[in-house]
Amino acid sequence: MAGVLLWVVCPKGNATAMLSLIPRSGNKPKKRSFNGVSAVSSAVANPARSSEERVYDVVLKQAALVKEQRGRKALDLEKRDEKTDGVSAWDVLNEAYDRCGEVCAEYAKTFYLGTLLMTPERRRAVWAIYVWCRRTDELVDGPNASHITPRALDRWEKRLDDLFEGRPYDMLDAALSDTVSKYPVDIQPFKDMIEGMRLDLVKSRYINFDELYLYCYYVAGTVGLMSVPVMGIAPESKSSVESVYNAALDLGIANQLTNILRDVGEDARRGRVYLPQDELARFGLSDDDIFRGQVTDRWRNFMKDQIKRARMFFDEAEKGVSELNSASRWPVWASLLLYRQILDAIEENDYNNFSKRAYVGKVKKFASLPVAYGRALMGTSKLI
Ligand SMILES: CC(C)=CCC/C(C)=C/CC/C(C)=C/CC/C(C)=C/[C@@H]1[C@@H](COP(=O)(O)OP(=O)(O)O)[C@]1(C)CC/C=C(\C)CC/C=C(\C)CCC=C(C)C
Ligand SMILES: [Mn+2]
Repeated sequence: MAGVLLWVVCPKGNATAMLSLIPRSGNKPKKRSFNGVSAVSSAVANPARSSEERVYDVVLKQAALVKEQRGRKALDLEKRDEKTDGVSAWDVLNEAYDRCGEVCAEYAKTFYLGTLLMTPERRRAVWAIYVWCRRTDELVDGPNASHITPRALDRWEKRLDDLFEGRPYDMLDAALSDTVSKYPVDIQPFKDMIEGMRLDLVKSRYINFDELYLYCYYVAGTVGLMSVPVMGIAPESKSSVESVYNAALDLGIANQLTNILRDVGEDARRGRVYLPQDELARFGLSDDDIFRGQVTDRWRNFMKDQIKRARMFFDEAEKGVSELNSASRWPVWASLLLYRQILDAIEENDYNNFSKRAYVGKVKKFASLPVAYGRALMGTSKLI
């Protein structure tokens, strides 16, 4: 019966159909300059479109969806509150969202606290997205990761298609199914995250930043694109929707680059090097140096460069946070400030990310929360 109820509570998705109506755009992302050359290095070497340009197409599509949705009314759940065996669809859905909240509170306490400032509707929608992302990551990083095959990811993607069409497979999917029916959330970033997990199964080296950028978009930039339609853009914002999405994308990229820099040693022990091979070579380094795990001056200089680039993405992201709905800003500021401090911690560890985990202590963490709150109170800037 639960299965039937889950089906009933989630109406047909509409975002996918809308996507095909949006023309492809040739718009180019802003050119980032990093040490005098484009931050996406192979864009220079390779006359074909860079990863950044390809990802920007997704940004434009997501922004177009938001524009379509503006002015449309949210679905009226009350109208679907018909009882079956004394249990209403409303009850089941509430329980599903509560479960998402519990998972979120368990795995990401600070972020969970931040979401409590959001409106109840938005908060539970963000939880549903969080839970889907966490489950997707667990497929390749969780206890059963060694059994995960590309076919298992194909099945996970089929489940995603189904939930977007209002046919959730389980309770947690039902919450997301409801969320995507209410907010202009497109399926593409979700599919792209699965693509990132597929990549992780077969790829353990990145020849240049262009390749790494695409990976970071898949596993983390996508989170920004999924979240903005739910968090909402401030009605008083004068910025273009595209620029806000771009900032959200940048926050995901910045977070993932930081993750990568923090986890160099841990990843190396799994045979993985998520650092651009051409940049390592430019600093006279190779995989062997990483497996050896010695902090040398070459390594320090290389790391300084990598940290500089990650900070550049955080700086770009910052410009967009104030354009979000005021109630959504605090958790975003909090996560931005906390994550960025991991880069400071790597520096404090004298760039030893082989055997020392960069960690932001509780005191610093808590000190960031009022700072985040203060920034969240500030009004919108003008991001074009
Ligand atoms: C305009 C503007 C700036 C808007 C804000 C947009 C926004 C909310 C961006 C969120 C960016 C964000 C938190 C990205 C997540 C990056 C991340 C850490 C990805 C991890 C991937 C895989 O990493 P890896 O396996 O190498 O590392 P682990 O050892 O496993 O950590 C992920 C684990 C992918 C899965 C992601 C999540 C579980 C997080 C999902 C989070 C949300 C849906 C909520 C985002 C909202 C806020 C407020 C942070
Ligand atoms: Mn992971």
